[in-house]
Amino acid sequence: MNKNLGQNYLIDENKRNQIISFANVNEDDVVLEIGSGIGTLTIELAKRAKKVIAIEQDSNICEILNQRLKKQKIDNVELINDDALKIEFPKFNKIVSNLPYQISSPITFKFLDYDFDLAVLMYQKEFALRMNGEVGSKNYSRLSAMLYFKCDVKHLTDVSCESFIPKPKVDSTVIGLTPKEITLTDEEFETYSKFTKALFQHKNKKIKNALIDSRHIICNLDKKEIKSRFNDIENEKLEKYLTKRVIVLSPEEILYISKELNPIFND
Ligand SMILES: C[S@@+](CC[C@H](N)C(=O)[O-])C[C@H]1O[C@@H](n2cnc3c(N)ncnc32)[C@H](O)[C@@H]1O
Repeated sequence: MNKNLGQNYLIDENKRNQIISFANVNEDDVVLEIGSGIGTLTIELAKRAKKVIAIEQDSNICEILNQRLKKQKIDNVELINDDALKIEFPKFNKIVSNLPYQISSPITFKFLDYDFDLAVLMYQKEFALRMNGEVGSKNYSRLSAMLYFKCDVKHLTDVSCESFIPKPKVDSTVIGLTPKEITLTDEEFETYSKFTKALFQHKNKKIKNALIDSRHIICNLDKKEIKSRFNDIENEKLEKYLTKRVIVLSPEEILYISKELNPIFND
């Protein structure tokens, strides 16, 4: 077992079946699975889908899965022995995975660069709560704000740590992600991402102070220059937002701020 790879294997058949039924997998689906392990999900997915693309970093585990697939005469699994963060994914339309939790954040953002219909993903419970954090709550985070414009995030079910072997220290949650209609241009989303990153570095501060303290993320101006540009703002709505705390600002309000301030800080 490689402790750094998050190798906790699902042994609860009911939960496994529930995850697969949430994804409603059928013979037209090409399913991407990250961290297939010894195939608990892979084999059941392959019985229902047109094809499964399974990516597993550990070559010893891949060997075990290959043997199991051969023994069960399953020939619609493309098993890729690699780091899922480093490779280009082949074409797929659904994602079903019990993710390695140490890559939760980068792999979720990587998924968002691809076109897909639905993802059913297991995360550490605390991470899942932050994906769906309500504005103003303690779980409202950069992650929730970033996901807001990209996909609907739905809590599907919780999974106890007892459902895995070896038993992890944390509980898990299965989340459904459905991509949203695109409403922002790539450029608008890039600016929004930059401001979201800067603001959530200081989520309990007022917007103006948070932006001054994280100015290196959005521009190269010094503190004095930033303050003087803030003083020149003649937009009542924007001025009102600037005195609010980051944590109470909705994604739409952050978007508004990013669109208004970007030209002021980057000319
Ligand atoms: C939580 S286990 C899930 C295994 C299996 N799907 C299950 O439900 O029992 C995560 C798996 O991801 C693999 N893994 C860890 N990091 C990875 C990465 N960067 N790319 C691909 N696989 C990875 C681990 O070796 C492990 O087998």
